[in-house]
Amino acid sequence: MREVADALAIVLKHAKPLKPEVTTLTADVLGQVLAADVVADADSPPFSKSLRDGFAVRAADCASPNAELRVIEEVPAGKMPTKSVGAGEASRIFTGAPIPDGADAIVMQEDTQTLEGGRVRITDPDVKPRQYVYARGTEMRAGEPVMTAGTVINPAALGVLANVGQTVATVFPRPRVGIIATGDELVEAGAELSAGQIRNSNGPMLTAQTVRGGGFPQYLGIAKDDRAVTKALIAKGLAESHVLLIAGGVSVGDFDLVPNVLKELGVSFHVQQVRMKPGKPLLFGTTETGVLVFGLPGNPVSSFVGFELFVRPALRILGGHEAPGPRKIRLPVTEGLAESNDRPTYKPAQLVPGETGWSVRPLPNSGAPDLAGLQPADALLVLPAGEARVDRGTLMEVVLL
Ligand SMILES: Nc1nc2c(c(=O)[nH]1)N[C@H]1C(S)=C(S)[C@@H](COP(=O)(O)OP(=O)(O)OC[C@H]3O[C@@H](n4cnc5c(N)ncnc54)[C@H](O)[C@@H]3O)O[C@H]1N2
Ligand code: MOO
Repeated sequence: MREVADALAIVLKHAKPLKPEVTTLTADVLGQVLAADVVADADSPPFSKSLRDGFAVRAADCASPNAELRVIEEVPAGKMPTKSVGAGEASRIFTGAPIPDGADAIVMQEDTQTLEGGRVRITDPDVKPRQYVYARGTEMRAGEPVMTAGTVINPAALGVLANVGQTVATVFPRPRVGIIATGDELVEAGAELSAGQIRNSNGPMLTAQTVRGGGFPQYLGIAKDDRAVTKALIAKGLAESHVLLIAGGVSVGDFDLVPNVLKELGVSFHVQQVRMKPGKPLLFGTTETGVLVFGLPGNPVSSFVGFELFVRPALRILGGHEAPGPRKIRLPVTEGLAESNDRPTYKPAQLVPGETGWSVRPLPNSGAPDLAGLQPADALLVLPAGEARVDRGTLMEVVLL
C-alpha cells in the first residue's frame, strides 16, 4: 500500500504534457495553457491617448491661475486630430482619443469653464506635464513578448490576445478522458429503479470533475459485471483516451473484474492501494502507448476524492500546467474534532469567510457512499492517521477543490 504523496509522485512521473496544437481562440480555451510566447504585433496603445474627457493643453500655458485658452478643434475617440496645439490653444478631447501634437497634458472637463467665443478657462490649479496622458506603448511594445509559454489562459489573457490581433494560439490540448462506470446494480438517471438497483452517480460526477479539471470527457457508459462486455468497453476507452477512468469493480470481490481485465489488455500497474480514507482500493496503471488508467473505488465519495488527489493533478500536467496541485493551504477549523482513523482521512469540508480570514468547517458525512453529504464541499480537510484530537481554531491542512 502506498502513501498518498508517494502514489501522487508515481502518477506524475508517468504524466507528460500533450503535443501542443494551434486552436481558434474562443472562451472555450479558458484554463488551457499557452505553449508558445505571444508577441505584440504593435505598440499598445498604438497612439498616445487621453485618459479623461476634457481638454488637451500645453501644461506650461496653464501655469498662471485661471488661464484662458482658445479651443481649436474637437477630437473624439476613433478620429485623428487635424491640428497641433500651439501656445494659448487647447483641443476639446474625449477619453480614448489620440492626443494632438503640441499638447502634453489633459485637463479634466470638471476642472474647466467653457467661455463665450470658443474659449475655455482652466481652473485646475496644478496642471502637470503628461497628466491623464496614456503614452503610446505603455502597455506593450511591438515585437516584445506579452505572455510567455506556460501562461494559463484566463479571461484577461483572451483580451490581451485579441489586442495583439490573434485569432488562434498554440496551446496544450485538453486531455481526452474516457469514463466508465461498472456494476450490474447501476442504472442511469432516467431509469426507474428495480429491486437491488441504484442510480449511476459516478458517471455524471466524474464527467463534471473532468471538465472542472481541464479535461475533455467522453462518457462511455456502464459496464455490466460481465467479463466480455467490460473488456470491450475498456478496450474502446484505452484506444480513444489519454486518460481512462473506471469507477467501481476495483476491490477484491468476486465481481470486481476490472484489475484482471486491465492486465489482459496490457495495462501495467504502478499503484494498487493507497493509505487514505476513503478510496483505499485505488488503482493506477499505464499502457505501452502511455494511456494513464485510473481504477477509482466505486463508492461515490471515494471516487470523488481519488479524482481530486490523483486524476486532477495528472490532467494538469497533460494540459501543460507547471504546478500539478492539488492546491493545499492551512486553515483554522471552526469546531473541535475527536476521531480515530487507521488511514489519513479526507473529510468533505466548507471554507467559511470570517472577519479575520477564512476557516474550514468539516461537513457531516456518513461515509464513502454519502455523496449528498459531500455535495456542498469546496474543500477536503486532511486528518492524519491515528487518534486525532483537534481543538477549535487549530490550523489544519486543507485541499481546495
Ligand atoms: N473485503 C473487502 N471489501 C471491500 C474492501 C476491501 O478492502 N476488502 N474495500 C472497500 C472499499 S474501501 C471500497 S471504496 C469499495 C470499493 O469497491 P469497488 O471499487 O470494487 O466498487 P464496487 O464494489 O463496484 O462498489 C462499491 C459501492 O459503490 C457503489 N457504486 C459503484 N459504482 C457506482 C456508481 N457509478 N454510482 C453510484 N454508486 C456506485 C456500489 O453500488 C457499491 O455500493 O469496496 C469495499 N469493499
Ligand atoms: O475507502 Mo472505501 O473508499 O472506504 O469506501
